[in-house]
Amino acid sequence: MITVHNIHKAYGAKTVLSGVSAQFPAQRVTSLIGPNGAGKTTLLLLIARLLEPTQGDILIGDRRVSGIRISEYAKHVATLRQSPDFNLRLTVEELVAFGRFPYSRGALTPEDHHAIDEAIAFLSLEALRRAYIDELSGGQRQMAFLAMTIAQQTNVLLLDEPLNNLDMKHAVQIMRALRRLCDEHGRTVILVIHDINFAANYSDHIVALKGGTVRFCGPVAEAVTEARLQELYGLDFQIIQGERGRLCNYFNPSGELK
Ligand SMILES: Nc1ncnc2c1ncn2[C@@H]1O[C@H](COP(=O)(O)OP(=O)(O)OP(=O)(O)O)[C@@H](O)[C@H]1O
Repeated sequence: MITVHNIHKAYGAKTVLSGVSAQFPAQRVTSLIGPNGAGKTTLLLLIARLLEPTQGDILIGDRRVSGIRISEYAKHVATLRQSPDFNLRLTVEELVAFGRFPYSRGALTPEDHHAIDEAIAFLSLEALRRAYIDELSGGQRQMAFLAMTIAQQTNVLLLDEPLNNLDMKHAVQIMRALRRLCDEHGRTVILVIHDINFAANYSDHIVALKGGTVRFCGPVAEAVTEARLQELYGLDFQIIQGERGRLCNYFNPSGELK
């Protein structure tokens, strides 16, 4: 379980998170949702320790993360930032090897090679192993970066908008991979996501932010309601529960924006 308690974050004079408290259950997929500028990425980067809170505590289990050495933290928590941009000319295999840095510090052991092979196999990327990442499609590149994150073999994975720019099939592939990491490997996954239907159908838990505060949180079945989504996004929602999941429909071509 990751707990954020009374978090405040300001960039200079601008407060972007105020009094944020939420729990992210262990071995579950949690989606951080909310409109643009809500503070989702900021909260994710605070949990990743890529930013420092102005005030408040973040705990992993019952340990305050601020008391854990960064080099040790990298063995517990892996972070995939939004649209990672690498200028180095690397193959997929070389990129994935970067995920082993917290362990290998650059000198790969047989155990590191095993973890790299496993991460590549997990996402069925064997055919692209020796391909250069700057020659891949956006979706393939995103999968390669996810493999790097998986190779870090941490209990917690943090991902900022991993579905950005992906077609539906690649988006489904990524979400299925995150589910398997959780269901088969007991990992805790927290992702920032805009697509409410992916959030509602592939995650267990929701934390919804707006204007730097938590508007609601809880298991998907309780959190995702028409009234809550309407308040969060300022759009009229119709939720249809079907055999294959729940569809949150916000399309209303003849209606007006609220
Ligand atoms: N480095 C920064 N300096 C100043 N303000 C920032 C910085 N990073 C983010 N902000 C501001 O903090 C607020 C929250 O940004 P954040 O990126 O956390 O929101 P978000 O919910 O992830 O948004 P989006 O869905 O648009 O990605 C925004 O108003 C943004 O302009």
